[in-house]
Amino acid sequence: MRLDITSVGVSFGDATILRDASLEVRSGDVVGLVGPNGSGKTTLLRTVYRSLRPDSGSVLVGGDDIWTLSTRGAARRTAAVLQSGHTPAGLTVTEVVALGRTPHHGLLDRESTQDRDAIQEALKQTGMHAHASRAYASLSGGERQRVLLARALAQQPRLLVLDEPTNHLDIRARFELLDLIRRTGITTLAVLHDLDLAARCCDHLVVLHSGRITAAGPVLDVLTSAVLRDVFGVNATAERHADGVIRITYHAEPLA
Ligand SMILES: Nc1ncnc2c1ncn2[C@@H]1O[C@H](COP(=O)(O)OP(=O)(O)OP(=O)(O)O)[C@@H](O)[C@H]1O
Repeated sequence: MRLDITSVGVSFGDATILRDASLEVRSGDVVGLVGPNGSGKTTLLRTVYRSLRPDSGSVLVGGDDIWTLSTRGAARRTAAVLQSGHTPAGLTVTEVVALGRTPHHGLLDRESTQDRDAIQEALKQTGMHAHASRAYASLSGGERQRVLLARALAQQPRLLVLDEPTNHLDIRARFELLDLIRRTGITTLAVLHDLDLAARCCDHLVVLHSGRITAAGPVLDVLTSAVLRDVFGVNATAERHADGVIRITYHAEPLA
């Protein structure tokens, strides 16, 4: 399901955080949202999972303005994986993943076979099956991140929005997580700080700089030396190597 953000503007008091931000994520694509600290990435993401209503502009998921959908209808389409730590205490891994089923049934409904199947499938996909009965609070940061992804997958969304999903993950786990997300085939918009990871794993990148989208498109069109210098402040070059992987080389004087 595609995502269309058109001319979104957000201000907090006198401070304009996002100006006229537009981007599209085509159905099935994985798009990385990158930019320096404070550029507005999390704020833009919040407008997509309905945590924040923009002052202007529109956000369409599958062609429908998200604010015309019911809360439950919107939650059936879009799942968000945010930084870990916002999960109710005292739950097991399975119970946390089961929270992802909430948009699919009434508050008092019993868990259906479909719910149980979705939970088991999400636990398997994320490799957390063996930890199903562990206390969520006892997990490592990386394991928690995978459980939060499992909760989002159990929601069976058509759009995934992820805010720095690879925080806490070691290098192999980072690649595995993005690879797993790609394999789900779900349309994804992910805030990523790791430019190398973003360059390897995303179909397109979108660059936010001081609340404006300054570049968007295929990775090598976006990560030019000028963008790396002017937006990220580093002296670097992005190139596709013989093995097909795009890598960023930081030069002897890395700071531009
Ligand atoms: N609720 C709020 N009230 C006031 N200012 C806010 C609020 N939320 C965010 N901001 C400000 O908006 C700007 C953009 O914040 P945002 O979290 O969207 O940036 P970001 O690109 O995700 O940053 P980072 O990479 O550091 O996580 C920051 O200056 C932040 O302080």
